[in-house]
Amino acid sequence: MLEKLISLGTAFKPFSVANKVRMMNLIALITCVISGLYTLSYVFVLDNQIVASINALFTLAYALTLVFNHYQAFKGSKIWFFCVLMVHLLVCTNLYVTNESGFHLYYFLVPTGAFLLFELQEKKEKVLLSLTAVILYFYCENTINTTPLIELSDELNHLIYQSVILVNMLEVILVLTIFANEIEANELKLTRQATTDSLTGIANRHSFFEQGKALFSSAQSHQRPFTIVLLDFDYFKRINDQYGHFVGDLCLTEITKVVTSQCRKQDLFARIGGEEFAIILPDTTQQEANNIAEQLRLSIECHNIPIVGEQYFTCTASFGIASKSPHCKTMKDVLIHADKALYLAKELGRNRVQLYQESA
Ligand SMILES: Nc1nc2c(ncn2[C@@H]2O[C@H](COP(=O)(O)OP(=O)(O)OP(=O)(O)O)[C@@H](O)[C@H]2O)c(=O)[nH]1
Repeated sequence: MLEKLISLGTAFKPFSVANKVRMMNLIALITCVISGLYTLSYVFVLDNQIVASINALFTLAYALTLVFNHYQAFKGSKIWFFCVLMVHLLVCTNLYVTNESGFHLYYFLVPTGAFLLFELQEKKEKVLLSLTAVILYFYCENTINTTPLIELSDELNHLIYQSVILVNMLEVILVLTIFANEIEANELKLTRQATTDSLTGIANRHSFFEQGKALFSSAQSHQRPFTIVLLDFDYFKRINDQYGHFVGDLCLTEITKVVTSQCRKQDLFARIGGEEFAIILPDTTQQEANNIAEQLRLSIECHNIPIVGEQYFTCTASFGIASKSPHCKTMKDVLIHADKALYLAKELGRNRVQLYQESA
C-alpha cells in the first residue's frame, strides 16, 4: 500500500524523473502524517475544534499532491504542495498561535525541497517559491498575532519550537540521504549502461577498449602473456534471412551464455561489433588460447538454439587468435593481428580456429 502510494505517477517515466515523483509523493505523505498528528493534538490535547477542522483541511490539501501526481501533473503537484505548505505556515503563526511557536521555521524547507524536486530548467518556479518562502518567513517573524485561536503557555510554545527545529532537521537529513542514495544508484545505472552491451549484457566495445588497454599495460609491465581471441559468427546474414532478425538476436544471446559460462573470472568477454565478439585472456599463451577457443568452437557448434516449439538450429563461428609479441606496442596491435587470423579462418572455410603467425 505504502509502496503503491509512493509510486503514484511514476510509470513510464525516465529513471531520474520517476525518482523525483517518488520523492514528492514521500514528502507529501510525511507532511500528511505530521499535519494529521497536529490535527489530533488540536482535537484531543488542546480541545480546539475550529483549529482542528482548519488543520484537517490542510492535511487533505497535502494529500491532493498525490492526486496531481497520479494524473501526471508533476509540476502542478510540486507548486501545489509548496503553496499549501506556505499558506499553512502563515495560518499557523498568524491565526492558530503566535510566531513564538516557531512554526514559521518550516519555511526553510521550501528552498531545500524546491531545489531538489524541481527540474534544472524549472528555475523560475524554484526561485519564485524560495523568494516567497523567505518573504513569508520574515513577515511571520516580525508580525505579532495578538488574537490567536489557541493561547499557548510559554512552556508549550517552547516545546513546539523545539519540535519544529527537530522535524526540520530530520526532514532535511531524510531528504538529503534519500537523494544521495538515488544519485549513487543513478550513477551506477548510467555507468552500467555505458559499459554494457544492451542485447547480450556483456561488456560493450567502449568497455572492451578501456579495460583491454589496462590489461595490456599490466601484462607489459609484468612481462606476462596477453592473448586476444576474436569470434565471428559464420554466415550470420543467412541466419537472419532464414529465421528473421529476432532469432538472429536470440542466437547472439544464446551463444554469449555458452561462451560466458566457459570464461574464467579474469577474462574479458565483449561484443565489439554486430556479430563479432572478443575475449581477452590475460596470463594465457597463444597455445593455451588455441585450446580454449577450440573448446568454445565445439560448444557453439553443438549448442541447440530454439526457434519455435520443438524446432532448433545450430550455428558456427570462426576464431582468430593473437598474442602480445615484441612487435606489439599497444593492445590495438594485438587486435589487428587477431583480426588477420580471423580473416584467414574465414578464408580457409570457417568454423575453425586460426592462430596469428608473424609471417601471415
Ligand atoms: N539479428 C542481428 N543481426 C545482426 C546484428 N548485428 C549485425 N547483424 C547482422 O549480421 C550480419 C553480418 O553479415 P556479414 O558481415 O555479411 O557476415 P556473415 O553473414 O556472418 O558472413 P561471414 O562473416 O563472412 O561468415 C548482417 O546481416 C547484419 O545485419 C544484431 O545485433 N542482431
